[in-house]
Amino acid sequence: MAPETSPPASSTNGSTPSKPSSQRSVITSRPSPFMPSTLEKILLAIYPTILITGSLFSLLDPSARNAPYSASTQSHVADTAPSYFAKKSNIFNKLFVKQGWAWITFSYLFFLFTHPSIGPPLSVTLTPKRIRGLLRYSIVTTWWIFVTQWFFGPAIIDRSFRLTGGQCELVEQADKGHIEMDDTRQFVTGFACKAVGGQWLGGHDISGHVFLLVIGSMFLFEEVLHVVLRSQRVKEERTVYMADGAIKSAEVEAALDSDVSVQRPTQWTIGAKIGLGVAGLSVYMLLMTAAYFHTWFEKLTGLLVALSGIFVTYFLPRAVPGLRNVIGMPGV
Ligand SMILES: CCCCCCCCCCCCCCCC(=O)SCCNC(=O)CCNC(=O)[C@H](O)C(C)(C)COP(=O)(O)O
Ligand SMILES: Nc1ncnc2c1ncn2[C@@H]1O[C@H](COP(=O)(O)O)[C@@H](OP(=O)(O)O)[C@H]1O
Repeated sequence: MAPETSPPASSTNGSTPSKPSSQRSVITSRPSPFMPSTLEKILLAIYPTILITGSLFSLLDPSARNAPYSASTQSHVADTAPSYFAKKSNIFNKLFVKQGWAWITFSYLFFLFTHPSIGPPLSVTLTPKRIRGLLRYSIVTTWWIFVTQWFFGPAIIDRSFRLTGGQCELVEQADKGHIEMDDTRQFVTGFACKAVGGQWLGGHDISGHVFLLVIGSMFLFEEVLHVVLRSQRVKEERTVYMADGAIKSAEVEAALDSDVSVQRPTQWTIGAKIGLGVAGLSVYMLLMTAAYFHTWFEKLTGLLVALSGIFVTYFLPRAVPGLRNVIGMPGV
């Protein structure tokens, strides 16, 4: 890798260097803190690959290509759907994705409160690592709420749909009083529209499924894989900006934090396996969404909105020591 020197602190994290740059003790040849580790590069490459593979499959597979597709519902007609997974009523959609955040939440909390390198297993003791894990969970959860459930009114997905010209197909009937709908929510949420049997037509419909499945699985991969690999002493590649602007390995901060002793033989706990299982099923369902639902652009925006939440939670803290002090990094 080409040698790289630390940039001035003021140009990177806004803080004032504690020493003049000529006296800085560490001039490193480390990658930028914004650079994903090898593990993260693989994970980040998986998502666009899945979306492209699924979209290509829908174009090339004869049964998918020939099955009637409804552009308004962005799905195949149920009776002639080319596969079980092309039906909205499939059991994995109903019980897993539609309750997706509950699965992410329970699997993460179980992992957080059973993994021995984070705190005493099966005890509710709030160690610093657990508190930081809960804070990261809260940030990602807040983003999920804002994007899919509520954003000071309608969720971001609904707002963006309306802003790009979309509306409920039943808007005229409601105006004439033929349909009853809550005034404050009238036609501003996809949920309100679908609740009275309408379709949400016209604008750009960011894929909620792609968003949820990407942010949920990436959250679990970041939390579980980093903790497990680090506690098995796999070499750490993540780098961070220190307060004086120097770039160091995340190892330095892990070395300072010795609140819980590492118990190496038990790192692949049942909690870690469940977390990775939920993440793996999410990735599989993402492939199904990519193959049978939505336009490629709606899938792309779902991906980008999800990754923006991941960036703030897992990459920004590496460059901003103040934020890192509060929410930490998985495994550190
Ligand atoms: C200022 C805000 C402060 C917020 C504070 C931080 C939050 C801390 C934690 C709050 C508790 C949240 C607990 C969450 C527990 C649950 O998960 S219960 C809800 C379960 N429901 C779901 O999982 C629904 C998932 N579904 C969806 O998001 C959408 O249905 C969809 C899949 C994205 C798409 O929907 P469509 O209708 O198909 O378009
Ligand atoms: N993998 C999948 N399996 C089944 N249905 C899916 C799916 N991915 C998306 N859908 C359905 O496609 C529609 C658009 O999804 P989204 O906008 O969340 O990406 C939703 O329909 P409904 O809202 O009628 O349930 C959703 O249930």
